[in-house]
Amino acid sequence: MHVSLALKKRGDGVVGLDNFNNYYDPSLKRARRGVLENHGIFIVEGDINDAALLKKLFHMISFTHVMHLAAQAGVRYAMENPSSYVHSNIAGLVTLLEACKSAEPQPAVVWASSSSVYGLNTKVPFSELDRTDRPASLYAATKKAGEEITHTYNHIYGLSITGLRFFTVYGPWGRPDMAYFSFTKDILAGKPITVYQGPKEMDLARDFTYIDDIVKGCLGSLDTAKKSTGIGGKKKGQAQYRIFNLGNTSPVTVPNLVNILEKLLKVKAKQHIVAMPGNGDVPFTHANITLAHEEFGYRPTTDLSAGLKKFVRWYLSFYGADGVNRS
Ligand SMILES: NC(=O)c1ccc[n+]([C@@H]2O[C@H](COP(=O)([O-])OP(=O)(O)OC[C@H]3O[C@@H](n4cnc5c(N)ncnc54)[C@H](O)[C@@H]3O)[C@@H](O)[C@H]2O)c1
Ligand SMILES: O=C(O)[C@H]1O[C@H](OP(=O)(O)OP(=O)(O)OC[C@H]2O[C@@H](n3ccc(=O)[nH]c3=O)[C@H](O)[C@@H]2O)[C@H](O)[C@@H](O)[C@H]1O
Repeated sequence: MHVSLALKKRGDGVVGLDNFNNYYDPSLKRARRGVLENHGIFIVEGDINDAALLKKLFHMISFTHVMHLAAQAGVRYAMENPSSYVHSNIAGLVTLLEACKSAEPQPAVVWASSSSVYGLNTKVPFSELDRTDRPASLYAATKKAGEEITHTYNHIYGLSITGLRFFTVYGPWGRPDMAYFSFTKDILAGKPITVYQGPKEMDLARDFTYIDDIVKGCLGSLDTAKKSTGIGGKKKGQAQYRIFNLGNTSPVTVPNLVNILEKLLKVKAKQHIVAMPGNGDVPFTHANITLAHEEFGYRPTTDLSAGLKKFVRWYLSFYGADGVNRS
């Protein structure tokens, strides 16, 4: 939603595609759709696995770029519903790349990978050339698979591909399954929250990245994506294949995240502190963003307190303190 709005605001044409699945409250997704439609952005309701639909769309519109953000997200849910990750993040990705490869002209593809591909690495900050062969969750494994799959489409068909490894993105209109969002809801409702700890009671930490910074990185990478040289451009195999970290470079522990929320919400959290349950989590993330800075000037500017302040303002206007969706 945020990337589409930013593109539209600067004058680009945008068409969206989403299947509005019920992984989390579809009414939030439909409210986001309302915002986009109010800004003149047309949204198609459909699945990226629907090859016929994609073919029709690519036939109707000569897309210059595809910003592929659709996915089954969430690290821990992969233990409950593994096939949804294969459906959206692997099969869906291949269906989309097949459509892009056959399009005339071929669009440049920018897509969301994930910081989770760094898996069990302990050397921080994570750099793009570090190992990514030890995923800790099926979600991470499907994002890693996506990086390999996109590489083959670049190599064989000359598709121009940029993968962006986002680091725990948060902000207004975000995902209710993520900790910052569910903690806000539960703290306001007076319900206990569960805070995970690593081995030896170590606090977990994340390089939380504010949505507006991610949007700048998305647009920067779109604008520096070279045209494909494949079927459309006739010169197979010479297009760009790039991967960038988009993080914030200043990790914050989960207890600190809770402290900031308590101050903003003016409510003390009831906390259950438990050992990390071995459900796909990694203890910490930290991005080296030198490459994205050098290539398209990526420089995040929002720290967690400032970003959460904007999130809480949005949350209270959208849900109210009682957590009821008023859209
Ligand atoms: N939010 C984060 O912290 C984070 C971190 C790293 C990577 N990512 C990646 O960034 C991208 C965007 O994530 P987000 O947090 O904005 O999530 P989001 O839930 O807001 O957006 C994903 C959208 O994809 C749609 N979708 C899922 N499967 C689909 C399918 N098969 N066909 C069509 N639509 C489908 C969903 O309905 C949803 O609206 C995802 O690829 C995610 O894996 C997110
Ligand atoms: O950068 C990514 O690649 C990923 O970012 C995000 O994953 P995570 O960093 O795991 O975010 P999130 O669930 O908010 O947990 C944050 C912290 O709170 C801790 N956490 C979580 C839940 C809880 O009940 N208690 C708790 O302590 C938890 O242990 C963790 O330390 C995206 O969801 C995911 O789609 C993926 O793309």
